[in-house]
Amino acid sequence: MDLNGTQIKVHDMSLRDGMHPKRHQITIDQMKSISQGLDAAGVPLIEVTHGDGLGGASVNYGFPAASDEEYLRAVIPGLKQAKVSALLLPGIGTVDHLRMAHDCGVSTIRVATHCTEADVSEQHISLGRKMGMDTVGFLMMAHMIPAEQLVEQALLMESYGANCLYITDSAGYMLPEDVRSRVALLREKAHPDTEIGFHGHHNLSMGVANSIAAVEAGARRIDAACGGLGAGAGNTPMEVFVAVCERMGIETGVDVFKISDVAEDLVTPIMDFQVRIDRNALTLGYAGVYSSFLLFAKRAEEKYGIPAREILIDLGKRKMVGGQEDMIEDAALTMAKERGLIA
Ligand SMILES: C[C@H](O)CC(=O)C(=O)O
Ligand SMILES: [Mn+2]
Repeated sequence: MDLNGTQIKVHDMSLRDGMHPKRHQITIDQMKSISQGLDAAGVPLIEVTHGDGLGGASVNYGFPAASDEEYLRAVIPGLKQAKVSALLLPGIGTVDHLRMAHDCGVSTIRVATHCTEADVSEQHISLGRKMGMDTVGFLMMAHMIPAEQLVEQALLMESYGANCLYITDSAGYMLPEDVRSRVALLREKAHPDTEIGFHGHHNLSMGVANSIAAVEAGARRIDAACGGLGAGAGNTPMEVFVAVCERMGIETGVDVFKISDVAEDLVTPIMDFQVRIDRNALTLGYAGVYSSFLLFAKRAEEKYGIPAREILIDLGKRKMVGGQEDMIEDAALTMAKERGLIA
């Protein structure tokens, strides 16, 4: 397909999805320097919050190095052209968080639900729209339901006021055809003015290919993370995606060398471990497991002696989804008892 001249908006995830592998400990100074690097490289939209969105600071999800408000107030004034988005999962983030983010200068709010639960997003989507924000409905774990059902859910979000609808491959499970069929059907059924977006994870090394498939099928907003810093094996690596787009004539407005320098000089050095497709991250993609579960499974491995890979397979079989983080330890404990590792 000839995509020469197609304009898309790339959206950086390293400072939000990248909070997962950082256990939400990215410092204010790191947020400032990385966001300013992304801004100078031409990235138009940058997400900043706790990894689990506004209000994520908790025993269940982990306490961050600074509050959402502190991050947002530190980052936004330092940007010349880039805008800032915030993620919000209803049930974790409240309307007060949304108002706070708006007050800090956040211009895009992304209201995220599990792919079958769009109906819980009405209050936050309608408020975002009422406040004049770019308002996105973000359907997570989108591989778990067929395209027709996913589109029904997305259209609910559109009916609440979302001007952009996201198909989110939280598990990095999808293959290009899975992405193409879902995006194409959504593009056909959504209002022509509604934008379509895609958020990928690189657990099967499909982040770039899947994002290109999404663009071919009509998506015009693509999430990617500089240096690939994101949950699991990371998100679609921004610098690679931008380079591929340039080769294909897809216009992102991002400078390939500048974004590669941000990845190399600012993002990679802050990683606590190399974010890559190791056996555990591969299992996420292979078994269709929520990428944010990776560190929880690794911690449970240390505590109970059950390999993280086996815990992840078990979570996949039980079809566990975001919000059930507290069940991971429970699953590991049960496996350890069954294997006689503990009484
Ligand atoms: C809260 C999750 O990290 C949202 C996300 O990025 C995904 O589902 O993928
Ligand atoms: Mn993600």
